[in-house]
Amino acid sequence: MRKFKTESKKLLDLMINSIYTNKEIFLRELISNASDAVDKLNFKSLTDDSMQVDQDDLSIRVSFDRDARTITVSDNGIGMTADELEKNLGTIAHSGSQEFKTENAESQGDAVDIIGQFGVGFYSAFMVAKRVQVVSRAYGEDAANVWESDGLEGYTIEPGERAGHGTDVILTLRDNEPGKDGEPGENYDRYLSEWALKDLITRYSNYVRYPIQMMVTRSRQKPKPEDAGDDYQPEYEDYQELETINSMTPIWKKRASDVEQKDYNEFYKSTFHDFEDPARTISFHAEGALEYDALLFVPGRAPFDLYSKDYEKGLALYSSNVMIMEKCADLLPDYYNFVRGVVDSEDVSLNISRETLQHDRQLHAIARRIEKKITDDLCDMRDNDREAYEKFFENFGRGLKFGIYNTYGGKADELGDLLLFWSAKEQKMVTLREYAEAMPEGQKAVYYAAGDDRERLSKMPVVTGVLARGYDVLLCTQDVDEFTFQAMREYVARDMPKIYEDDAAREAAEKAQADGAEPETEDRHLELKNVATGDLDLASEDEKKEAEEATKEHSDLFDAMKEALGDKVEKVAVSSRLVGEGEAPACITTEGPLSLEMEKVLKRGPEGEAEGLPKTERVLELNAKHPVFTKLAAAQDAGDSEKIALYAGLLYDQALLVEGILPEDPVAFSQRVCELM
Ligand SMILES: Nc1ncnc2c1ncn2[C@@H]1O[C@H](COP(=O)(O)OP(=O)(O)OP(=O)(O)O)[C@@H](O)[C@H]1O
Repeated sequence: MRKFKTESKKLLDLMINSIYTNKEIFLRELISNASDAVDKLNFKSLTDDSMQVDQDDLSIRVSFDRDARTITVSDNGIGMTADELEKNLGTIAHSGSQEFKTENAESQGDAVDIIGQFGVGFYSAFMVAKRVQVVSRAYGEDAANVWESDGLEGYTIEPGERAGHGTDVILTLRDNEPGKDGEPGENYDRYLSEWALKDLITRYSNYVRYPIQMMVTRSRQKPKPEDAGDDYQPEYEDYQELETINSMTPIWKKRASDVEQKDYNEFYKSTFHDFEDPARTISFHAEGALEYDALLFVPGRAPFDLYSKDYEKGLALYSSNVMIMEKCADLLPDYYNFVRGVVDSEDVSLNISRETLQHDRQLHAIARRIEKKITDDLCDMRDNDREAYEKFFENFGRGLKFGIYNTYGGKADELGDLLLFWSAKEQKMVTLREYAEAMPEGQKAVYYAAGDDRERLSKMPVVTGVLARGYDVLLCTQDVDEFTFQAMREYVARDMPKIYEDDAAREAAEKAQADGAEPETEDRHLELKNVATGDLDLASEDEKKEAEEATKEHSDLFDAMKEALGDKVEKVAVSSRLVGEGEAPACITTEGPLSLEMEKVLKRGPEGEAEGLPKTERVLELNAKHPVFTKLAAAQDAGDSEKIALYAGLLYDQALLVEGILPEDPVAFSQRVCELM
C-alpha cells in the first residue's frame, strides 16, 4: 500500500473533520469534478480535430445500491491514467484541474469553465464514505485503473476494467452512528434514496453545464388485456427510466418571474461561497445594441476581507456559457465593490484578450447600466425596507462614503442620498433628505459633529448648544465621515417645497395653488457644517450684539489669556455657541478647513505624527454667561495675571478633554487642578 505523505495525512484528517461542516456537499464536489472532467474532454475535442467526441453523449450519472450501501458518480469525461490517479488523488491539495486551467490559459485565454482549483474537494467524500474506489480510464488509453482508499493511511492503485473513457467514483458509506450523550447520531443511509440524491443534485448542482442523470423509478398503467372483462381494474407497474435531474440553463438566463427567490439564494450561496442569503437580488436582461443578462447580488454581510488590500471586486463575465473572466473589475465601480454576480453577453467576443477587454467600450456601457441598476435598487431598499437597508448600510455604508471622498464629491449626487447618519434629535439613522425635510424654516445648513463615540458627541457643548436652538445635529462616528462631507461641500435637497422670501410672492403662490396649480418646488443647497468649526451664524441679532460688546469690554482679558496659551490657540473669544448659564464654560472650535476630529484621524493614519501634517487653527470660546467668566473678569480687574494664566490653561485643557483629546502635559494639568483645591 502506498502511504499518503505525512503532511497529507494531517491535511486529510483536517479536511474530513473540519473544512466542511456540511457533510452533504460531498455530492456537489464529486459532481463538480465529473463536470470538470467532461469539460476538459469537450475542450480538448474542440481544439483537436482528431478526437471523436459526440457532444450530446457527454453526461454525468449518479446511482446508488441500497444493499451494498454505495453511491456512484460516473462521468464519460477525460479520465485519468495511473500516473494521474497517483498525482491527483494521492497528493492532497494538488489540483489537476488548476494545472489544466493554467496550461490552457496560456494558449486559449480563460475559455474553460472549470470549477476545481484547490485540490481538496474530492476528499470530502470521506466525510460520508469509509471506502472510496475510483475506477478511471483516460481518453485514448485501453487500460483502466482502480484507486482505492479508506481515507486513513493510504491508497492502492491496481489495474482494473472500464468499458469506455471516464471515471466512476464509488463510495461505500460509513456505518450509521448511534447518537450519544443527547447528541443526535449520523444516519448515512439517508443518502441511499432517489429522493435524497435528486434533492442534493438540484440544490447544489442545478446549473452544471452537462446533464446529470439518474435512473428513476416511475409507475405506469399496464396495457389493458384484450380479454379484460367489464370488471377490469387498471393495474400498475414500476419501471426504470433515465432522467436528467439538473436544469442546466444558467439561472441568470431565466426570466426573474420564473425563478423562486430560494433558487437565487442557493445559486448565490453555492457560487459565491457565502453561508448567508443575499440581502438583494437584482436580475435584468438588456436588449438593443448590446444584449446581455445580468444577475447581481448584494451580500447579506460584508466579506471578512472587504476592506483589505487583497479584496478583489468584480463580476463574473460569461459569453455563450463560457466564463471569460471570473472577476471582471471594470464592471463595478469601487464603491459597489461588494456586489457579486454574473454578466453574460454573447456580444462580448470570446477572443478578446483581457487587455482589450478592459478598454472595451461595450464593457463600459454595461458597467454604467449596472451601476444605475444597483443605485436604483438600493434606493428602493432604503424607501421600502428600512430595517434591511440599515443593516446593509452598516455593512457597506463606509464604502459609499469613500466613493464620494475618492471622487472629490463627483459622486455626491448619486451616493449622497444613500447615506445614513445618526440624528441626535430623532435618535435614529436618517438620510440627509430626511434631515432636510425636518428642518425648521430658516435653517440654512446641515449640522454635524464628528468623533468616535456617539454618547460622548451627544454631550458635547457644541452639540447641545445647536440642539438647544432647535436644530438637529448628525452625530458622525466613522473616520471617513468628515472627509466625505468636506468632499461634498454641500447637500442639495432636490424638489423641496419652495420657501417664499416675501409675503406678496407667498400669497400669490397660495392663490395659484388654490386655483389648482401644483405647489412650486426648489432645490435647496445646504452647507454641511461641523458644529465645532468656524462661525455657525446661529446667534440672534441681540446675541451677536451682546457678544460683540462682551468682546470689546473684555479685550484685555482675552489678550492676556491668548498670551498665556501662546500658539496653542489662534485666539480667545466670546462664544456665540455657548450662551446659557447652564452650558459649558468653554469649548474649543477651529477655524479653517481642518477640524479637531480630522486632525485626530490624520494622526492615526499611516503618516502618523509626521512633521508635515497640517495643524488645526484652534479658538478657545468662552461662555460669557458662565460664573467662571465672571471670575476671570474679576481677576483681570484685579490685575491678577497669574490666576488668568492658570485659568486659561485649565479651561483649554478641559475643553480638549471633552473633545476626547488628552492635554499635552497631563502632569501640569493635574497640578493646576490641585492648586485650585
Ligand atoms: N472524475 C474525475 N475525472 C478526472 N479527474 C478527476 C476527477 N475527479 C478528480 N479528478 C482530478 O483530481 C484532482 C483533485 O480533485 P479535487 O476535487 O480534490 O480538487 P479540484 O477539483 O481540483 O479542486 P477543488 O478542491 O477546488 O474542488 C482534480 O483537479 C482532477 O485533476
